[in-house]
Amino acid sequence: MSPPPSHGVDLVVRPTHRRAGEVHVIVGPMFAGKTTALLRRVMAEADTGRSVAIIKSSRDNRYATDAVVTHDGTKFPCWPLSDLLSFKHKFGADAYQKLDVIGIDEAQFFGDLYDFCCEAADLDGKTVVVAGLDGDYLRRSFGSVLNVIPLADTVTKLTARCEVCGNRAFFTLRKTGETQTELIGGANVYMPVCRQHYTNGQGVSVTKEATRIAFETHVVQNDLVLETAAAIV
Ligand SMILES: Nc1ncnc2c1ncn2[C@@H]1O[C@H](COP(=O)(O)OP(=O)(O)O)[C@@H](O)[C@H]1O
Ligand SMILES: Cc1cn([C@H]2C[C@H](O)[C@@H](COP(=O)(O)O)O2)c(=O)[nH]c1=O
Repeated sequence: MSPPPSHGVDLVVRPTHRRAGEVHVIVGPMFAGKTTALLRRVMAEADTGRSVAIIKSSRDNRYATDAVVTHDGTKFPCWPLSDLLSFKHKFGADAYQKLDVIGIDEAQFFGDLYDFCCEAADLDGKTVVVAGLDGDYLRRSFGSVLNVIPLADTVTKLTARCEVCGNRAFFTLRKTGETQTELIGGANVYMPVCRQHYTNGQGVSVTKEATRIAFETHVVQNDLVLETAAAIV
């Protein structure tokens, strides 16, 4: 029997894969063990004979450029990339076809996370394990991490220990006054905190910010007063 006419639609024939794809998402604040969980998951897949690769954002060069490294020093070689959709080409089409599992660390830094997960899991039959921050230091949605939840088979939110009181920490507090969303750093810049100490900690920053604004306004006002006074004299 001949295949049905395509009516002008290009039919892309993809190789049938042994298994259906999967997407697993691991989120949480910094120091919650996201990278540890990602490595554990990917290594467990490798132990069953599946072929694995890990990608991390090339922006995060804190501990190594070509390895995923946890805060307590466990390492695994990885592909440092600025975007995900170039992975297939860089990895090589043949090697990609044989690949079963793709781990993605620092997922908040990849703008093409959603498209990559769709293609890798839905079309190419890969198991994709995504680890990243769900929220930034202001507890706003970070990058595209939350966008892939509707694509996921499983979602795991991990917690850390609050550095102030030792209770469960859900949030990441920035200890410095920098206000840009992306700021690479570790324990020198960030700490995991519970709700109470996030609110208190933000209170400190908010107070600092209010003081700064008040100070600047005061300086501007003083300058205006001085200028006005100069104009009068
Ligand atoms: N406040 C902290 N400062 C530095 N290291 C920490 C802190 N809290 C926990 N850790 C260590 O970090 C490990 C988790 O590291 P990692 O898996 O890289 O976390 P994540 O990827 O979520 O940031 C913990 O097992 C612990 O040893
Ligand atoms: C909260 C927050 C974090 N970052 C950066 C800091 C680190 O380089 C990574 C997170 O690493 P981890 O593996 O989860 O420890 O993200 C940022 O740029 N902006 C933020 O608000």
